[in-house]
Amino acid sequence: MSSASKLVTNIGELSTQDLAADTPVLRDAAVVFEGERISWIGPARQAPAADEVVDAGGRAGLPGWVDSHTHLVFAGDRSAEFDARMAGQAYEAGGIAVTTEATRAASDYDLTRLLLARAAEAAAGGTTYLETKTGYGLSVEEERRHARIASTVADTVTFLGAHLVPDGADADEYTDLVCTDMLAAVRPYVQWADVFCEQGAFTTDQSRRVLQAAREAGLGLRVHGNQLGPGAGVQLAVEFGAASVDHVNHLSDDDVATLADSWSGWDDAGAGAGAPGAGTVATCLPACDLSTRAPLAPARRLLDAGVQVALASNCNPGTSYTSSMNFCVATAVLQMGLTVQEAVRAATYGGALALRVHAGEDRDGARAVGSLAVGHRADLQLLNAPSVAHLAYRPGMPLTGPVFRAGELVRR
Ligand SMILES: N=CN[C@@H](CCC(=O)O)C(=O)O
Ligand SMILES: [Zn+2]
Repeated sequence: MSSASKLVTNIGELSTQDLAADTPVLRDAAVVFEGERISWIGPARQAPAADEVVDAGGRAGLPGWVDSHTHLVFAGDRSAEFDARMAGQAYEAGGIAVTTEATRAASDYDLTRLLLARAAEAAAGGTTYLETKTGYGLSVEEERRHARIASTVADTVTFLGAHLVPDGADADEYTDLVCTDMLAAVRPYVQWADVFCEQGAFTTDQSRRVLQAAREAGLGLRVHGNQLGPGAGVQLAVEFGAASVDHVNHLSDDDVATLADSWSGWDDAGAGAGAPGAGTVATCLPACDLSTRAPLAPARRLLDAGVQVALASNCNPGTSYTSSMNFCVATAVLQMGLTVQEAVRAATYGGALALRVHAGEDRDGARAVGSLAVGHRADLQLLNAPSVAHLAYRPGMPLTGPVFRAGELVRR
């Protein structure tokens, strides 16, 4: 890792997502990296000298995407299931078993290769901080293997042994296994635990047991909730102080109010390291909603109620086989009623908040991501466009330009 300084200058529009800054969007701006950190941000004409100068050519700049919800450890193909869905069949959690079978059959070498290829695709799309989950192993040894492989590639890993009750297993006995031996086996490799609290997956009581055990093991919590229908996911997530509840397609007024309450007293602009009061982020997954023909998550309603929202790709073979955050941002703007800045914010700072890496030192001692401020990790993407509005104004176009991760150029 180089410790040399790098000046990225002539940035036409810099969307910092730093709400503590006087001017979160700067014109004719520059950013200086010292090694893997940002050391200066301001008007280009005032920029200090640096060892290396990069001319952004008037392009727009913004934080790298923080993709806070993916399932990238898998093998096999489910395009036939997708085809059937587009012909009218409903999505069911049982499809997970198809991927579990294929993934169990894949060697470490093949799984790692597949995961690396998917992480590279995400990076090429501007993602600079990547979460991924287990959940296609569903046995102690397989979940451990998937967690270990995931930990060699992703920035942070979530244990999702409670994704589906494997064929032939008793649901309560399997839940006990998740809470004991499986949790212990994955513990060295993961920072988070998750549960699919949904009809056809895990009941409220089973979900509660998983969250309780994971909390006792010192893991951060998140929940797959309210995806296929109304349910207890949101309420459980807030009750357990989960960092996020993901999907959130079917929300009652009470669910929205509970999420909003979890953020009361939160000061966006003053949310430094360890700032108290962070609530449960509602993570919306637009690509998944489209790919399952589900009602779009009510991102506008959530923001209006005062809930912090993240946008993530949910890249997985069943419900959302894309890691394109550009696509998610465009969909959130064009179909979910968000402004461009709200959508960009949800895909950067919102994701960081959902992973609790939005400020200061994170759980593993790394620096903040998801917004551009002095001291934060130097994760900057440039668009082949003069403003971030082009992400929705020119949907589907190849707008991702040079991408820096921890100060290093990872895409030209
Ligand atoms: N909802 C649960 N899990 C995944 C889908 C898993 C699959 O169908 O393979 C999701 O987030 O959409
Ligand atoms: Zn998911």
